[in-house]
Amino acid sequence: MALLEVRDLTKTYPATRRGARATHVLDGVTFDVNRGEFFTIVGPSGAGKTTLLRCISGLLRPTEGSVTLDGRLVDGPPRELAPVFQDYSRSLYPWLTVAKNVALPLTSAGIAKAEVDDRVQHALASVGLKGEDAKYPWQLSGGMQQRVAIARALAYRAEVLILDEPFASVDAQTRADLEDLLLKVKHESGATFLFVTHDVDEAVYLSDRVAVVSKSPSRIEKLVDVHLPAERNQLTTKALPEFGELRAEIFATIRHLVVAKPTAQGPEYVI
Ligand SMILES: Nc1ncnc2c1ncn2[C@@H]1O[C@H](COP(=O)(O)OP(=O)(O)OP(=O)(O)O)[C@@H](O)[C@H]1O
Repeated sequence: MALLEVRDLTKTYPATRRGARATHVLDGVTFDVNRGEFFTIVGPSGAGKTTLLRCISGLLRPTEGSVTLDGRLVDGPPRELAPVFQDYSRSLYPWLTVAKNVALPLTSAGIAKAEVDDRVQHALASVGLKGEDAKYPWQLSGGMQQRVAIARALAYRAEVLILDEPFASVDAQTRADLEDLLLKVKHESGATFLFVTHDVDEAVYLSDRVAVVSKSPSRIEKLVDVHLPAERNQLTTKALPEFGELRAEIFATIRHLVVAKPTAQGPEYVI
């Protein structure tokens, strides 16, 4: 049985004022995520990817359809899921140290102090932040802050990490480092990942499977199996012919879906 089962998920946001129209965002989204899998969703801007993640995380009630986690219906935020968002500055508390930010969900869950300290130190070491525990988030770079958010999910021993464009606000080199960090974390923790990105190379590099969603109201347009060697490397993996083929397949699917903006140099595709 799949760990996460998403069935016929439909979401319509009601009109917020008189005369306005309701927004039909998800239209029967169905897919499974297997235990230990890295599953990525790519699709055009505004397709409803964040809405989909919020429904799966139990933060938003779908209009129709269901999400089950390990056979149990999700009808509120389950303890096994840990969301990591793009905006790290809003997901960390600036008045708490790094260690206290990572510890917060553990202390809230009533875990004993000695175990909390142990898990926090372990999680910080595994994201490369050993010795940074007494700093405050605002004393760290964007990439380091995102590492703290990942450490928090790890310390909590979340079964599924849900990441919504987590690296969209960092520079290219930091992004590559954080991608490799996620692969290491996946290897060491055995956790399951549900990831959203606009970046097709990032999707292929990280994933076991990629789902391409259509424009809103979105459905799953295509599921692509990524049969690349499990051991991945920014240089050698991306140079493999299979990497280029997968990239081209996903781009072709997205291009078919996106609106082409005419420019002097030809159409520019808005993903
Ligand atoms: N709370 C809300 N109320 C009404 N409409 C909403 C709400 N949240 C999102 N929407 C609308 O739903 C649509 C999908 O938004 P969503 O943020 O889920 O898409 P997305 O694929 O994550 O976008 P992007 O890739 O640009 O981040 C958009 O048209 C958005 O305006």
